[in-house]
Amino acid sequence: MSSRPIDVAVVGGGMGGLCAAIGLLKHPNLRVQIYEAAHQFSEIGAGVAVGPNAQRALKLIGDSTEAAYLRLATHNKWEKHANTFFEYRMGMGEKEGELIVAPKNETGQATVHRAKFLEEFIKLVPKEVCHFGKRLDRIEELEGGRIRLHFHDASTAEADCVIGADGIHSVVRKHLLGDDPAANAVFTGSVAYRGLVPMENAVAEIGEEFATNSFIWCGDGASVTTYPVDEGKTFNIVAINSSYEKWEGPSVVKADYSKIAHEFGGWGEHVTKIIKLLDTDETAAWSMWDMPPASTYCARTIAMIGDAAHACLPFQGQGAGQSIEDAFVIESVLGLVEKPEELAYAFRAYDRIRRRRTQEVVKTSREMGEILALRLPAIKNNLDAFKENVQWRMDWMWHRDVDGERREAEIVFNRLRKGQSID
Ligand SMILES: Cc1cc2nc3c(=O)[nH]c(=O)nc-3n(C[C@H](O)[C@H](O)[C@H](O)COP(=O)(O)OP(=O)(O)OC[C@H]3O[C@@H](n4cnc5c(N)ncnc54)[C@H](O)[C@@H]3O)c2cc1C
Repeated sequence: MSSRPIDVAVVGGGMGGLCAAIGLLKHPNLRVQIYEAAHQFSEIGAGVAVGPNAQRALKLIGDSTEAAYLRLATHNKWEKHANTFFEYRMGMGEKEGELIVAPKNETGQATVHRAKFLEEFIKLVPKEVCHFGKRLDRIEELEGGRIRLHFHDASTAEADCVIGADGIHSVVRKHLLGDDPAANAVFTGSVAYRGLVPMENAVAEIGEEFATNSFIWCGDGASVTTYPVDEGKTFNIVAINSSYEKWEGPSVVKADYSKIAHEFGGWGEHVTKIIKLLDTDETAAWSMWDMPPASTYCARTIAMIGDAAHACLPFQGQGAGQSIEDAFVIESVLGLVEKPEELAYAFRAYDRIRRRRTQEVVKTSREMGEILALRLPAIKNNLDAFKENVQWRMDWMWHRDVDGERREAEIVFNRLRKGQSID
């Protein structure tokens, strides 16, 4: 055992970074610091769906992270929708309103208000380990193995290892991948219009069943997702147009309602009513990017997790969930490290176990966008094929044994530590 704790720097305090830090704090062999670019930890007010796989990972990280989720989880209101994730329905054309599929799982839909969720995590991290206004500019690998982080405010910090949880424009990823084109996220052709509406307005417009339970409306080249958040006080809308060829300028901008109304002009009555609810000053347009597959998530004593490693489209509700799964596996395996020389083994074990699954999620999330937009060549308007496909792909996502992944990572780590092959 090392005579001093091992210093772990977590760069980025979003859901992935904070969950990793909370997990790392459990291990007496580790000393954690979080470096966040913003002046405080923050998230937007929108909702985020937390699948059963992410719920299990939150429980495994600790009772406190599970309790945070349980305090905030909002479910479908009506008994008949209790175990349903979303009802997928046709949003336009002759089959408008037709139910395509309603995949179910043990908890049904579970959403949380992002900003409130993050607030709960912040309470679990001591203030003295959080450093704000620390935008990482570059990483220097020092002789002897320590890492020096250089921040935009000209300050520096040192650590034995770094976990990059710095999101879609990750500096840590660029350090790890260098000139590889996979170092940068790519525009996916989808733009999401996101809005939050007081629940009473939504009920008045579309009725209680559609406002207080989760639905996805599918149509030519686009989809519209709605669900309740914030204990049912708010109606969350994500209308995604998947027909953009390019995107220029800032990745998130204030939305122009006339443009949204034009883009969703040919949809049926129900979706038209939802789109009308986006006619507020608060609606934002988010260009949607994802990460090409990286050849590795780590090198030596530097690793990346969450969106930095594998940002994906939101069509399967899995980006944050995958960040939380990563956080659990990486904190668990780092908990086994006894001396700085073993850090690289822990990161290789994390990479070995997590890379394949998360890259598959990126790929299938793109496919799911195509399915919802009725464009996946093998499915298009064949609603039976749509149903069958969505059913199994969500089961694959939800039923992953993340504690099994932790055990596998520990096996890989122990083999590397003993000098044994993992190939
Ligand atoms: C429209 C939409 C809907 C979505 N819906 C869902 C859903 O329902 N379910 C789901 O699971 N996922 C969903 N996602 C995906 C989810 O939001 C992300 O996958 C998740 O937030 C990623 O968390 P993260 O911690 O990895 O990254 P982020 O949340 O991006 O956090 C990165 C943090 O790093 C900080 N940072 C960035 N650069 C630096 C730097 N250089 N130095 C220091 N700090 C830095 C940032 O300020 C930020 O705090 C959705 C995404 C979108 C766009």
